[in-house]
Amino acid sequence: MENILEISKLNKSYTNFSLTDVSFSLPDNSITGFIGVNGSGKTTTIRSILGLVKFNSGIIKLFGQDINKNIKTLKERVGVVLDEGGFYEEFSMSEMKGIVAPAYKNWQEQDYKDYMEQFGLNPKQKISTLSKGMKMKFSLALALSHKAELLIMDEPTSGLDPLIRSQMLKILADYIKKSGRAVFFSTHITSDLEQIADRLILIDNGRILFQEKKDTLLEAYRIVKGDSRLLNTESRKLFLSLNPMDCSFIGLTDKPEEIARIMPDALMERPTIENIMLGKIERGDAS
Ligand SMILES: Nc1ncnc2c1ncn2[C@@H]1O[C@H](COP(=O)(O)OP(=O)(O)OP(=O)(O)O)[C@@H](O)[C@H]1O
Repeated sequence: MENILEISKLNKSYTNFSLTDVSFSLPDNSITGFIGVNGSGKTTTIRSILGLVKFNSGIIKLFGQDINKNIKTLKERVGVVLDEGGFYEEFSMSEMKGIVAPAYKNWQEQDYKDYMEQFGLNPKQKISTLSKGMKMKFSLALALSHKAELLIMDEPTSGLDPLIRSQMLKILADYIKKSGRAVFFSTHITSDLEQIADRLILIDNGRILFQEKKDTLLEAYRIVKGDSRLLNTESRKLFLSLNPMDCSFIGLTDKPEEIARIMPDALMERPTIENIMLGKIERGDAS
């Protein structure tokens, strides 16, 4: 089956930053978290996919078609939630919707009304008076009301309280179950992904460090706690990151079997996505 999104060897240079040979793909029926620390290149990648940034080289295909050939038609099939919103502050939500809706051939007025009601938003309220969470919900209502097959969101949960974040994650899960084909969202709040993502892509300093199924990743790595005396030149090589303390250490490994063999008394625990992200970034090795 065709990938929903396919990026190969995307390069984009700014004066002090470059995306270097960024390649990844999104399969059908997937929720993918795009993770990386501040300034790692998440927004630049997302804006390239949406044709908002002119990239230097590479190929981006949406639904099997090159975005450089047909961006307008392809974008109709994508729901977009960007960090800055791009709304006219003086407008009411209803007025803003009046501008956005005609841009989509597939606009579904009833879906929009249902989402506004579900999110507890009053269409007459002025955008300038909305809280950050309300603005995000309004963006999402617009993004989900034109039969988008792919939903792309840049940091949708940042700055939102845990209640709104969890409501939002539920909406995304429902969207994939009912009508969507894929969700791609950037975040540095990795705990949100523990619940919802099937796949994870890590970008650091403009390079992709991994793209992998979440469960495969969480199975492959272990947090190791043990006695510092177990550390020597050879055993240190088994860790992606290592934090030695006075008498003990904590480290992240992708070689749990070898650790179990040479350090049978060490304690091994399942890592969090954040542990893996930080371990990989510390080592900085692209896979
Ligand atoms: N228009 C631009 N001109 C010059 N540099 C830019 C421009 N846009 C982004 N950059 C730089 O590119 C780098 C990556 O920025 P980007 O916004 O893609 O990162 P990010 O991973 O989305 O970060 P954050 O999580 O903080 O939003 C940063 O160093 C940023 O300063």
